[in-house]
Amino acid sequence: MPNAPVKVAVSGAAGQIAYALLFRLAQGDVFGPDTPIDLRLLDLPQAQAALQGVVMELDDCAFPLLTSIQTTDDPIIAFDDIDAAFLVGSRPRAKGMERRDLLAANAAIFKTQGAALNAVAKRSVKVLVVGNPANTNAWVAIQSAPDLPPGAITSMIRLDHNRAAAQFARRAGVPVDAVEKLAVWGNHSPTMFADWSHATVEGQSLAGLINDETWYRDTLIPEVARRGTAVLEARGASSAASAANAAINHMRDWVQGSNGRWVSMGVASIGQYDIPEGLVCGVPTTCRDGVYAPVTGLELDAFTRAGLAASVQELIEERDAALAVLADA
Ligand SMILES: NC(=O)c1ccc[n+]([C@@H]2O[C@H](COP(=O)([O-])OP(=O)(O)OC[C@H]3O[C@@H](n4cnc5c(N)ncnc54)[C@H](O)[C@@H]3O)[C@@H](O)[C@H]2O)c1
Ligand SMILES: O=C(O)C[C@H](O)C(=O)O
Repeated sequence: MPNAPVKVAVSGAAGQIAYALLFRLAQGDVFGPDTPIDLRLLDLPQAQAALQGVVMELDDCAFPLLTSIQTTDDPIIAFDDIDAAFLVGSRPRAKGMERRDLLAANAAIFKTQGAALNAVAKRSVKVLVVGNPANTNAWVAIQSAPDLPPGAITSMIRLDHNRAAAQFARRAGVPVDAVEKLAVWGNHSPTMFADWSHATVEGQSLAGLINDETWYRDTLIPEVARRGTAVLEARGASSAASAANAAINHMRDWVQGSNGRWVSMGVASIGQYDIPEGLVCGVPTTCRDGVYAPVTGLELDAFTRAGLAASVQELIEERDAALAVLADA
């Protein structure tokens, strides 16, 4: 007998990431081939016409697992009794907009959506925030959802993790799956820190295998950190298919388990590694039985500690700016 359908909300559902995400979701790439899906598609009123086109295309795929599709511009309707949410929709940076303006616009969105999750989502809901600034948006949503269990709301740093894994594997001349215990720390921004210090290939040190510290520090770290900008410049639009793929990887591993592999997730800090408690920060985790657990007790070398501290400082500043906006509201 098939499983009961999962109810899954996607915000920003008429946007370009969602266009790469929804079809894979409906195909079973997150919840598996035996779990039907009820989709809730949330977007702004002015995007509802375009959203109907996406619904037509989903219908036209005749996905056996897709049992229903509901479209709405109301988060309370979208999040009612949901099992999972991909919060992709956010306010993009407009010309002349300061970072603070962007934070303010998004803090308002994620305050509303966090409160709606708090009011109507299942208590076991798993939420992934993709919309930028993803870590701080997730932090705002958590503040507005005090009745959800700690750990219900996470942010995406998996794209940076996948970017780093691909570059490391290519440099080492090994399949990407062979790279294990890779960690991406910090903010999903150019301050994020790709850490190879614990990474292995078939039990051997990845750093030892590549044996080029200068390449790691001067090429790998900045290239991964600036990859989003490079894609934006080349495509004329920000990464979409790779972002959707990372969102699917994040949620699939959270739901189905990571089989002992480390996967980087933006999660509310439990105070380890000098990351202030509650700050939503990229850390290595493992996932099992529907629960993620940050990897604890790692020895961080001075270079990694400094990289992480710089990204944490940026996150503290973003959090404080969002806090000021919420206090003014
Ligand atoms: N965390 C990551 O790794 C990562 C990677 C790539 C992109 N992003 C971010 O993801 C976001 C979406 O990117 P995209 O390329 O799909 O953008 P897009 O502009 O194509 O789509 C965004 C959609 O969100 C909708 N939207 C805006 N405000 C909303 C709200 N309050 N409620 C519901 N829907 C709303 C818009 O109408 C639009 O349809 C951006 O913030 C982008 O910077 C994050
Ligand atoms: O949308 C962006 O600013 C870039 C995006 O977050 C990315 O990492 O590709």
